[in-house]
Amino acid sequence: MTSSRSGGDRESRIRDIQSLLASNLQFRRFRPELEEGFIAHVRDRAQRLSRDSLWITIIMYLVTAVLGLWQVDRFSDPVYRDGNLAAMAWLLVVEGFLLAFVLSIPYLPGRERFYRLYASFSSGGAVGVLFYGASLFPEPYFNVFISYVVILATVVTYGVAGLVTRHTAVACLAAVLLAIAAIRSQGLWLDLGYLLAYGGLANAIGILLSFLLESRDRVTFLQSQLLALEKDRLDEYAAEVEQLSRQDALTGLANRRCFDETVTREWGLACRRQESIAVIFLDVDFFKPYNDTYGHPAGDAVLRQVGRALAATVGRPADLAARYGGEEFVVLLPDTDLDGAHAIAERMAAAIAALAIPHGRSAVAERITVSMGVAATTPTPDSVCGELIDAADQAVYAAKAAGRNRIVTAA
Ligand SMILES: Nc1nc2c(ncn2[C@@H]2O[C@H](COP(=O)(O)OP(=O)(O)OP(=O)(O)O)[C@@H](O)[C@H]2O)c(=O)[nH]1
Repeated sequence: MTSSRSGGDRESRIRDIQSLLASNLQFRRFRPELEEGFIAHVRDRAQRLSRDSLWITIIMYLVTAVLGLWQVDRFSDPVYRDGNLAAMAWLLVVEGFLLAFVLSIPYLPGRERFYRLYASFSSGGAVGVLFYGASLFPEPYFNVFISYVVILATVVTYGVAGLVTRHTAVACLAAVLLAIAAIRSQGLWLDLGYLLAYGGLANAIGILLSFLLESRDRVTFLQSQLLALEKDRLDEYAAEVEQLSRQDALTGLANRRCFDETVTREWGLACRRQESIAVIFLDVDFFKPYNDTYGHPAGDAVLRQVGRALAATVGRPADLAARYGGEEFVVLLPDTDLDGAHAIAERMAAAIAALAIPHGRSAVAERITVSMGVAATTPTPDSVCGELIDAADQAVYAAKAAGRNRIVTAA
């Protein structure tokens, strides 16, 4: 029940994804459940990137810091040198702090819940602070230089923030506006047109690139989801085929193949533990005349009823009732001695008698009866399970020869 429901759910998800892929609208938002999965996928990739590039990012930051300070020191007009150095130092410290925050996101507690907030704060913060920094230098040359860095950093931020485009855009544009407000409120170097132009350009390029990447990512994400769902479907089919290959189609009991595998395994276990193992063979009496009289479908129904009765009689998890072929059944009873197996055989005979299936052509009763052969042994390393099965089989022949409708125990 559960499996068919989840199977139905999976099939509808497969259809949904296939139609999304065919519709060529992958860059649109998915429906909520899929969108959640996509956002998690983007986040996981960014966090892997952040983890994998931890040391290289720290080294690059330190190299940039040293080069930046050296450049300001070397190329500053002496009049502005101290102010320029102070601005650069401020910028490096604040950006360094934000970078440390970004790199620590994968290790922060509760990051699942607050990831979007963390990532928006650090992405927007990095862009906004740099933007603000581009007005901080007393010497305009450095402000212009930093504004080029802002364009570069903004574009990179759109690529690595680990957010979908719309979230990065909100964070970065809000940060730029806040930075402009801060610049204006402090009366710093400001050409509003220039700031808006390069801030706008940086974000426009970032949004475009991020949008193109996101469209491709959405397709890749859908394909990976489809693959996972199809693999799940194949696994389920394989499990069903495996189950069917071990089941008798008519009675639903284990089939001969399953019995052969199980008896070999249980024989080995019984040998190791030095426990007795028992087998009951069971053959429906006068079944050919039954078929001839009542027809094959009625004969099939009898086999199904007998199978159900046998399955209901054996109780332990390791017991196995199987259809051996035709109108023959076999029951495997691990950790059972001859007396115990005989008692179970009697219960089976009683259960089949209780079915009270009329059989007008039986020479021994007016209902369906069975002949049973019971054998049990404690295996030794040089014995084989075929001997036990043969013994039970011979006992069935003996039961038939002795008049049917009885249980014979192997000597
Ligand atoms: N309806 C039905 N009959 C089957 C099936 N498999 C085997 N049989 C029939 O079972 C009958 C077995 O006949 P026999 O081996 O002579 O055994 P019997 O008539 O029960 O005679 P005894 O075992 O000596 O009592 C044959 O007629 C088979 O066709 C099955 O799946 N369905």
